[in-house]
Amino acid sequence: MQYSRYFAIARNHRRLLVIGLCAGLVAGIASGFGVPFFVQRVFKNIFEDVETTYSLGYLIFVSSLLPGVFLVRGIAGYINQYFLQWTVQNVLLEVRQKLFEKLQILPIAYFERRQSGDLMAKLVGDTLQVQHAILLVARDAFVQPFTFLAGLGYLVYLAFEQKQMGFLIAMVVVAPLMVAPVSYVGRKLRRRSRSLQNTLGELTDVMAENLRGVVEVRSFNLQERERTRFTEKLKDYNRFAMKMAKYYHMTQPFMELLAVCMVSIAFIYSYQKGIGFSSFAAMGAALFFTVDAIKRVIKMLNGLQKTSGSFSRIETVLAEEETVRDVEEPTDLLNPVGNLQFENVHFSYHDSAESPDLHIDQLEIPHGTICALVGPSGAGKSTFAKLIPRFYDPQSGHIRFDGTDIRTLRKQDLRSCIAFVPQAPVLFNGTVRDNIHLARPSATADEVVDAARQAHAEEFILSLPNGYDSVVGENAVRLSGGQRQRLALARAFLKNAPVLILDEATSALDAESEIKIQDALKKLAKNRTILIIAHRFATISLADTVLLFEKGKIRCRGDFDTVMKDDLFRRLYEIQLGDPAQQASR
Ligand SMILES: Nc1ncnc2c1ncn2[C@@H]1O[C@H](COP(=O)(O)OP(=O)(O)OP(=O)(O)O)[C@@H](O)[C@H]1O
Repeated sequence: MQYSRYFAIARNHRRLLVIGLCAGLVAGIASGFGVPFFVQRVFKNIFEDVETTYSLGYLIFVSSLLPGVFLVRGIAGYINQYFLQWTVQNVLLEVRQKLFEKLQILPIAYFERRQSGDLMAKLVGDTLQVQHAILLVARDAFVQPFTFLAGLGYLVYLAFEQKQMGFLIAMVVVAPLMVAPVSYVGRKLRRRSRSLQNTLGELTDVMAENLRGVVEVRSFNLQERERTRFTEKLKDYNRFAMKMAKYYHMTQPFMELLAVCMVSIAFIYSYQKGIGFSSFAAMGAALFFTVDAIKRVIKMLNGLQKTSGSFSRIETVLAEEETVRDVEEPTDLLNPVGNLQFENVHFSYHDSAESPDLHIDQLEIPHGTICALVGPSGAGKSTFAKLIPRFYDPQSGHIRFDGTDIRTLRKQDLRSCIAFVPQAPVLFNGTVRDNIHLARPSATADEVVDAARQAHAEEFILSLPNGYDSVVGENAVRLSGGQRQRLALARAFLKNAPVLILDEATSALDAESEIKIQDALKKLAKNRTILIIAHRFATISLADTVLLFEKGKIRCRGDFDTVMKDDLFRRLYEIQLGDPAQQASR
């Protein structure tokens, strides 16, 4: 059941829940039983007992009975609301945390299959919907059933007191009448709720994509296309929202009509049975609270149905299988040096029929060497590199780190031994220093500066208004592509991991900076393993080993001179020789 997770968390906040529940019980009894009971007493004394002359003191006492009941009801209701909201906030805090934690451990493939906008909508929009729904539950789930039972209890009491059992029969007949339309509306709401939240996800996707592609939108004059896409999604959203509204608001007038009909029946009944004014007024009050309680419970149930789509969208993320997981008893990685071995590795993206599977029979990349991965676009170089930190797991075969199968290592241990610089590195919102420091929080300020120097980033960092303390904006928009890459390299250098993987990490650098970084890499290679995916032959020529990829396989391997004998490599090389930009970097 999709709500069981919420109940389980709420149980951890038992104390708050019990206080809220007890207060709800008092508020319910005060409303359903207390109010009609005192209405009857007050009215009887004042309007029906005309023989007795009451003192002013007594009248004040009698008249204050009702405000007294409302005072108790108000205080208890307040305590009930406050403590239940406290519980709800705690439950939501945990659900949001769990959702975010799940997103931190889900495999990269999960994010590639989904739009980030939709995930954002789940994280923000759906949890907000769930918050509204649970608050509604907290408000009504306890007080209203108590109010209903207390009201019904009073009607039974009245029926016995007046020796009239007709009330009870009337209530028994009317109750099912209320439930039937409610369950019909509930079904309709549940079905539409998921569509509504999915549309919200799509709408957020369009917005997120538009913001990401702000340059493309302007340079290709896509504003009109974007406007149309956004408006279409907005209209879809509104359509579903209105479908929900159609059913959601249907129950209230129906319930009110039913309540008024019941009061009219009560009029006739009272007149015929000669029921006095005080009893009639008390019965009216009891009926009001019972019907109002049912109305509120129905509204709450419909509210829950309305957000059931959000509940299940959150549940799908929380229940998502963690496919790249740690083994039960992982092996410890002692004194890692970064020897890499591949044995009969086969990997496929499954869902991409066009992409060739990756097959690596036997391969060793020894510690202390630089290995360059080259080949035409789409040959599988990045895929190969991403298998090492277990961004994906191969379908078969073994990848060994210092002789141990990486699947038997703790992912966290393995990844702490690898510094991976992707093609388009992301800088987090914060200072330049923070962005480098996050790679190794224990590093000293001097080490941060050293890493920046190695990445030839210091010069531009010092030219920024606040040097290392300059804030780089979201996605580092205020830095050039080359500057961003240099910061990402500095971050990787600071990590000081035994394995360094650079996936086209220097592609945006000018020739001079690239040559300087090559020198740094040569020095770094002495005590680590470096994998470089590069198209520029100036970078490739650094390598001790070159792996030439073609259609998911290593077509040729060896030092630069060996692979130069391969036609494909020579062809790629000659094309670059004709490119003046590449000549400059050579
Ligand atoms: N996440 C993914 N899901 C499905 N297919 C993918 C995914 N990533 C890459 N591919 C496919 O796998 C193949 C190999 O891609 P990969 O990125 O490893 O190539 P590459 O040699 O690094 O290319 P490039 O030099 O252009 O970066 C390509 O056909 C690509 O379309």
